[in-house]
Amino acid sequence: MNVGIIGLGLMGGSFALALRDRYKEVEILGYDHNDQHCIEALELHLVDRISDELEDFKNLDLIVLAIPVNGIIATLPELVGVDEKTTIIDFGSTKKQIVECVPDEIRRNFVAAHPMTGTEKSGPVAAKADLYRGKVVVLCDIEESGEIQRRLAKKIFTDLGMKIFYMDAEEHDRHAAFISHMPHALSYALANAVMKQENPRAIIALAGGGFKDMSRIAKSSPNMWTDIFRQNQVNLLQAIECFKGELERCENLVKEEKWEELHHWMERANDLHKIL
Ligand SMILES: NC(=O)C1=CN([C@@H]2O[C@H](COP(=O)(O)OP(=O)(O)OC[C@H]3O[C@@H](n4cnc5c(N)ncnc54)[C@H](O)[C@@H]3O)[C@@H](O)[C@H]2O)C=CC1
Ligand SMILES: O=C(O)C(=O)Cc1ccc(O)cc1
Repeated sequence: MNVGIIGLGLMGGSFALALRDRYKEVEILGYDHNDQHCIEALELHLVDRISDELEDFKNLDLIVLAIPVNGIIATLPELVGVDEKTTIIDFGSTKKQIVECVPDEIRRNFVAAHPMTGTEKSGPVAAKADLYRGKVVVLCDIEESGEIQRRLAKKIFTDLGMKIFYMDAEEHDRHAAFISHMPHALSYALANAVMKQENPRAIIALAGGGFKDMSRIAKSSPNMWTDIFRQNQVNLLQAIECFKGELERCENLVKEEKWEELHHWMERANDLHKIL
């Protein structure tokens, strides 16, 4: 299988490693606008070759777009002219604006995917061969993709040990706002709240598991997350509003010393873990 990976960071690099582990006969061509990342991707053997010409990708079996979500939208028109059998899969964390921007000429080639796995790290050195194993991937508006493309995407994700969920792009973005985008906003806010204190180092010296868990994703790439918040603005704002309501509820219960009600409020939150 001839594969092209556009974006040789955490997601693209990990996908390359996973493909190499799973398939013997895979040849991987890489593309990245950061020269240093191209060098690292070759050194780490994520890719076999690098090209800075998207024309070189147009006859491959599979092209993976693993770049920030605005970059995906900007790059799609450049892929017009791919072979009719080529499958293009994007890994963007948002889906609605992306599916709306796919040029008609390549709509059948395109499969909109969101692997629900990742870390706060970025770049080729962050790539991990087992990032996708056992994780969920959401495929959106799959009926718009061609038969060959659907079949190949399903086969590869299944072969890599992933569980496939199907959803329309709008529903995906609403859910992603709650399960991923709003939590990232909270983590950035938490980190900034502590950093604003007079002596943040003294506070952070005491950090235990809870703070570390909640602030880990505040290390995530601002380049990537600014694009995500921008594309999913409406759903993100709704999720933040809902969260603010819950925080205010907690604030009022504490202010009014309603300890029993506070206890119930916390118990309701405990229930989340019965379905997680
Ligand atoms: N980081 C995560 O945990 C997850 C990320 N995603 C999505 O995957 C995509 C990639 O994310 P990561 O791999 O984490 O980012 P990353 O920052 O680790 O890697 C992105 C790579 O793309 C390159 N790049 C950026 N814009 C480009 C462009 N226009 N043309 C060519 N190369 C370009 C960068 O130099 C970098 O090497 C994003 O769309 C993100 O929303 C999806 C699931 C999880
Ligand atoms: O590091 C974590 O816990 C994440 O939540 C990673 C992540 C980031 C972006 C996504 O679209 C999906 C997963």
